[in-house]
Amino acid sequence: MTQTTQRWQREVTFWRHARRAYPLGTVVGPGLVVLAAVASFATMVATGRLVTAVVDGDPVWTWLALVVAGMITQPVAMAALDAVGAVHQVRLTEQRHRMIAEAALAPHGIGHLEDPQQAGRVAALTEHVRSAVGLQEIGSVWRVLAIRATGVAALVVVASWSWWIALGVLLAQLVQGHLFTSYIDVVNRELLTESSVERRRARYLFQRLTVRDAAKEVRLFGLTPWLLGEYARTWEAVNDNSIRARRGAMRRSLAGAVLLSAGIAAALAWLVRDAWVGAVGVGAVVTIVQGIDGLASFGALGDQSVRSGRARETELRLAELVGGAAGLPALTTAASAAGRGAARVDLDDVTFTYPSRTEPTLRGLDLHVPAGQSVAIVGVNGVGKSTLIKLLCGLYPPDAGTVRIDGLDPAAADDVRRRVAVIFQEFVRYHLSLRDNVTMSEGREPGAFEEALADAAGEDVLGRVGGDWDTVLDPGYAGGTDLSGGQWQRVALARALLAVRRGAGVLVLDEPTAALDVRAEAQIFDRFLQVTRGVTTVLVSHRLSSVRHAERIVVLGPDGIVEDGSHEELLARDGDYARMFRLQAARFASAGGRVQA
Ligand SMILES: Nc1ncnc2c1ncn2[C@@H]1O[C@H](COP(=O)(O)OP(=O)(O)OP(=O)(O)O)[C@@H](O)[C@H]1O
Repeated sequence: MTQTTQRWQREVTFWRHARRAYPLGTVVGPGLVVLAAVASFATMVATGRLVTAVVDGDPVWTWLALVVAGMITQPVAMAALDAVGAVHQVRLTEQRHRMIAEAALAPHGIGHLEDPQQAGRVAALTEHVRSAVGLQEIGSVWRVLAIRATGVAALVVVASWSWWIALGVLLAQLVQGHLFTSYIDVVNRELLTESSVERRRARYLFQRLTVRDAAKEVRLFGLTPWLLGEYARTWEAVNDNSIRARRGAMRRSLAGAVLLSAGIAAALAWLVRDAWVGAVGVGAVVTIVQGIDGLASFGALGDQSVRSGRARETELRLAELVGGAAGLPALTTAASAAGRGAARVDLDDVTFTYPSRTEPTLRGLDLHVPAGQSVAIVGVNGVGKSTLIKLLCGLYPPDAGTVRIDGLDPAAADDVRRRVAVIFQEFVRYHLSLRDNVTMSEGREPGAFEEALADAAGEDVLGRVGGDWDTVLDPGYAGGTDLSGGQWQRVALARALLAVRRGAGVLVLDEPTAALDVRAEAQIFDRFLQVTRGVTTVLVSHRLSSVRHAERIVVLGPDGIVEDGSHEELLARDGDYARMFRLQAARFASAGGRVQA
């Protein structure tokens, strides 16, 4: 694609996005641009006429009134344009965030977020949009248009004296403007694409110094010098690249500026010559000087050009990001397809390889769970238990074989995936109110979230927030508080139990209780089985004593399922499960606990 085509495409994309964000702004804006230009033209012409009238001793009031009217109207129109720009900026920022979220959320799974290029693009655009908050980018676009429109008046004035000088200065300004914009484009493109992966690393390192979740380790292990040093090295390397990329474009822009200054000097010298020989009068000289100066409207406009160039490049990259995501398999929203009540789970001959790996993590796996059964999945570290769960809820599609919830594919339809409620080991602790942490939706079914928290044995959580469901679970907010690890787990449990009330047919606990002691975990799992009776439940844990009350236990090995049966059946079989159970029981007993076989 040629540079011109790309610029044109960028322009079209920008205005399409701008109109969608604030249709009224794109109507009022041009009106104000024209008003500012007319006012500026009137001021310039009337000033010249006023000077002539004074010199000739003619009446001056009409020209004076026009000068004053123009001088008032122009800044008022610009101020109104700024106000439109401010609203437009708010709307555009909101739309930008929505587009980034759209690209990150589509498609259905999470595999695309592990693609370094895509993750880099999302991170770079997010940062770019965040850093534009408070900057009047779109306001600058309107201002640039108004300034350029004012330039038309200047062009008419200069051309009426000498068309070839007007053309010469105009061309020099356009060339300089183009060279400056090209320089800005290099900077923006570089910020938004080329070094985004390194920038992401630099930002990550720096954020470890400021975010709360890393604060304890950073202090205790004395990581500050190392993090700062790594950050500085990465940041400098990123900027070395960008400075190299910018240097050529900057040199060309400077050369353009020198050429332009020479052109303006020559035009002024010619004007002086004309005045000297009496070809132009004093009033005309005043008007023409203003005109030559006004032609700068077509050139580089400093910060205004920087900000409007940045706005255009951002919209183009956003369109590419969303367009790229749209090319990925879309999900259907066949709301009526998924049923209600306990769901059946079927994995048939499933093979799966993570996008960043070459070896499959799961190979030819078969697992069938009838509706309403409670099943525990156990196995050594890294054997693929969590991977199986991620496939079960459609976060990744399998390479081969099928995953079905009540006969439907959770990786293809949103409502099918919602049939699976999962609490992962690394469940999210939202820094929002307790109510939002449990309900996570607009719907506020009366009493449902209170019951869900009670079912999750969360009485002490309510005690911690003094019965106030609106307490923010982050001490960084006024009146906020933090919860213990166990209390957070109960909040997450309540969230999952609420999902069951809302129609989830499979409930999965993927080791969210690993931080608890054996007895507390066993209690939670037992309670979980009690309150979810009739729902298909899947428990994942290393601790075999915690899952022994599940109706069925599946032992996963590197090549698939190695044992499958109830706790008693597996003990009687005296295989891997029985050996692991006896080993864990012996350790627990030697630590002072008591275990039932
Ligand atoms: N996003 C990922 N990209 C690449 N490899 C991954 C990813 N997530 C997990 N793995 C790898 O896949 C394998 C299975 O991981 P998984 O988390 O499913 O095991 P697990 O049985 O749940 O382990 P644990 O008991 O330690 O939680 C491991 O080798 C792990 O390193």
